[in-house]
Amino acid sequence: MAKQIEVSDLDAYYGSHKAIEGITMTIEPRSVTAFIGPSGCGKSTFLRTLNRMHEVIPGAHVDGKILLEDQDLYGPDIDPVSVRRTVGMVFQRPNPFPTMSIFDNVAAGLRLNGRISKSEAEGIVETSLKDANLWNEVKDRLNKPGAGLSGGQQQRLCIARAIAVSPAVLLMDEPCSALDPISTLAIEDLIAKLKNDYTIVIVTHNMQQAARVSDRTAFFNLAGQGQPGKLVEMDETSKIFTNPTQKATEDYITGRFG
Ligand SMILES: Nc1ncnc2c1ncn2[C@@H]1O[C@H](COP(=O)(O)OP(=O)(O)OP(=O)(O)O)[C@@H](O)[C@H]1O
Repeated sequence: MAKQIEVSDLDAYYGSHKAIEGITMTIEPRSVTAFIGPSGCGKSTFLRTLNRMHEVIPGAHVDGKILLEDQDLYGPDIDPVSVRRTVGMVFQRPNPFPTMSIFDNVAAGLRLNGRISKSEAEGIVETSLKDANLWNEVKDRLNKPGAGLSGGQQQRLCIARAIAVSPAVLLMDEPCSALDPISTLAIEDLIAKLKNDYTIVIVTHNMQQAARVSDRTAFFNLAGQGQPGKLVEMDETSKIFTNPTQKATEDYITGRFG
């Protein structure tokens, strides 16, 4: 079930380097939120703080608060592994387990969650592949390796794997940057469908893509090299792209920098 994310005054560090500073925002459920901004402004770093992947890097840590509905993601009793299950992630390059079958790729997360029966697994794999708009292309070769699929199909397989464990949120870090235009449109169509059930956050360098797929857009910027990235403004996507409040946003979306 989709959940709201409430971020308050969040800083993220790599060792002593502060990569992002003072981020406060609300991410709405059942909608797509896009993060845009120039290279190095901290979009991916911020995305990874939302499912506690940031701290996996040695020396990395976070200050501030993130609530998923009423659950404090950085609270003392919270298991980061269970956070990553509730807040799923899809990466830039499709990363199916290459030697595993298509079926096992989708079932992989389910099995980590505990023992389930074969028929239960079959049901969830089929539903997840259908939801990821991939079922018709793979239903006759579920036992073939995931690596045998095209790049776009592999990315949809990774999305099926992510949704198989019923997350509340799906984080996508430039999910189309390694894909051709047709596969990109297939993923964008899929995002539009999935937003009915999930909270979706997407980092993208492609502003047309942000305009096409997202309901709300957050623009991040940094004052200079070595400075932390900050949220400049966040609003309805149509407003950000037609009538932003901040000059830096306007300069960025009109291609004056970045
Ligand atoms: N693993 C890491 N270790 C140390 N510093 C890092 C690491 N990853 C990112 N950074 C630094 O954090 C800052 C933000 O990087 P991040 O990748 O989050 O930006 P971004 O906006 O996603 O960039 P891009 O659009 O180029 O992907 C940069 O200064 C970067 O060098």
